[in-house]
Amino acid sequence: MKIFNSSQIRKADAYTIAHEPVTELKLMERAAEACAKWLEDEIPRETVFYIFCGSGNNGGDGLALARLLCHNGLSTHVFVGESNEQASEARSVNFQRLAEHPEIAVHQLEDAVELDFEANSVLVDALFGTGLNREIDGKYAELINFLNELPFRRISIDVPSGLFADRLIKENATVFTAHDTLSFQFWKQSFLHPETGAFCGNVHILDIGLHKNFVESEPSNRFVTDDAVIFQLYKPRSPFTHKGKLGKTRIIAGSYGKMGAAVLAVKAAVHCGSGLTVIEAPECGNEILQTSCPEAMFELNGDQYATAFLINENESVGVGPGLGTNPDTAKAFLKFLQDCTQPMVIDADALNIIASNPDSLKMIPKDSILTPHPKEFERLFGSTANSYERVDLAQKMAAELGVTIVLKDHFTQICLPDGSVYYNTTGNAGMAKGGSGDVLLGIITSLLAQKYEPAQAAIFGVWLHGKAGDFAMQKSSVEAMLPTDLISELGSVFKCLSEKKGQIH
Ligand SMILES: NC(=O)C1=CN([C@@H]2O[C@H](COP(=O)(O)OP(=O)(O)OC[C@H]3O[C@@H](n4cnc5c(N)ncnc54)[C@H](OP(=O)(O)O)[C@@H]3O)[C@@H](O)[C@H]2O)[C@@H](O)CC1
Ligand SMILES: [K+]
Repeated sequence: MKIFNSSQIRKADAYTIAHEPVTELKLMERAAEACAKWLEDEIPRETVFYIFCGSGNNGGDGLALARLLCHNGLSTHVFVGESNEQASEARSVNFQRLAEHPEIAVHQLEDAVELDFEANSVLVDALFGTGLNREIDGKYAELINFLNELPFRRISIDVPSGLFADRLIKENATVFTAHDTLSFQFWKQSFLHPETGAFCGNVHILDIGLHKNFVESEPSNRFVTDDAVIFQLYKPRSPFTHKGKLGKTRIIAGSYGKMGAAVLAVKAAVHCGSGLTVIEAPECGNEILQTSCPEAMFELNGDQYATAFLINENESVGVGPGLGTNPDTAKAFLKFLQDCTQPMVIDADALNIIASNPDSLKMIPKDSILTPHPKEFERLFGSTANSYERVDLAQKMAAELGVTIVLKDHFTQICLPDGSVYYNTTGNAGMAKGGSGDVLLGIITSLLAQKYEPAQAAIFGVWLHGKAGDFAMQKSSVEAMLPTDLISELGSVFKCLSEKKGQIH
């Protein structure tokens, strides 16, 4: 799914109105119907809805929603400001149509502070959407601050009021803090970055039928990895295949005291479908690795830490977890980096060694995949003021170096050599635990061995990793789930994928 900025969203709106064609009023009705359906499906019927409507079309959506909810027998209050007369025609019509339902209580926005809210209230924010053009202050800020303190579920229509769709907000800016955001048609960039996404709660993208021609032809180099992308990428296994056709994965990982990282990476590679898997590690890991993952072959690269790296043709290499940064390991790794021509997956200590030897950045084989967390990214490419600047820098460096950079985050960003960025939306806070990154390296390297193109392996691998994490969380909790649980759930994720793919084709 493409990510559009505010002005592109406005263009999508106008294009749909002109070319479907459909009136602005009808499009607003579709948006309100989508919200009403979601609310009726998800929120208990005995709820009392308090809908706060601004002076633009976001407010118009709120007014139409109030009418639809009331029409379906739900108890509804509406709050409006004084500037109703300046509104768009669609919003004005929806304001007038409130009269069809005299049972809707209409209040002034400033009266909210005096009101006795019912115990079973839900607050709906239709104050500002993609048309927000400055920070919120004055009476709107007072209202939003008041609503944020009330002990009720808060739901935003399209965008939490106070957030811009496509840029950062000032620290301490006033924003409606939603538990859920019902947004139209597209993810907005601000939902996907920690500084702004934290205001959105759970994001639900509602299809309001914006024109396909516009969506297809309007350029964007930012995407969200959605199910359509994944179904296209996933290659089901042929029944006539054999292990020789499913690639050879080499995981180079582990040192004394950090052999767990190697275990996790190699197990993940095996569980992700690699035909043959080799773990290259120092002697101290031999017994641990052969016992914990008998499916993988062991090859030696040192005693307590790696001192020499083996180069083999026709293998996909994932290097870094638990490797350590001993000077002998660093020297051997830099030589390996120079001699290798095949794309590889690089993580953890291997990234730290590169960061300490900045000249080595240009030795990274083209199409390799780097998987830094924010601190590793900073060591490699320098510090940035915020996550928006970080993704811009990652996008630039990926294109410059001809590599894929997987910038680990709540919504991990996969920056491809062609300058595009894919945001991943699977995964959860339970994965913020030592070992998760080792699992990711194993998954991506395994996909690379199975002849997924590097960019595909990165996009699909990050999605799989997050999805397995979501399955693990359902069985456990964000606190207790382990990276090991995530490996165990890879099977269920593939099962779902192959069943769904089978239904489509
Ligand atoms: N995209 C689509 O396809 C569809 C979009 N739809 C909906 O339309 C929404 C976009 O509507 P929109 O463009 O009318 O803008 P919106 O967010 O309501 O606010 C603009 C108003 O707010 C004001 N204002 C701005 N900042 C302010 C501030 N800080 N403090 C105070 N005032 C401020 C500004 O007035 P100004 O003072 O700048 O003249 C203006 O009056 C979109 O989010 C979605 O909900 C659906 O109906 C159908 C399909
Ligand atoms: K809103």
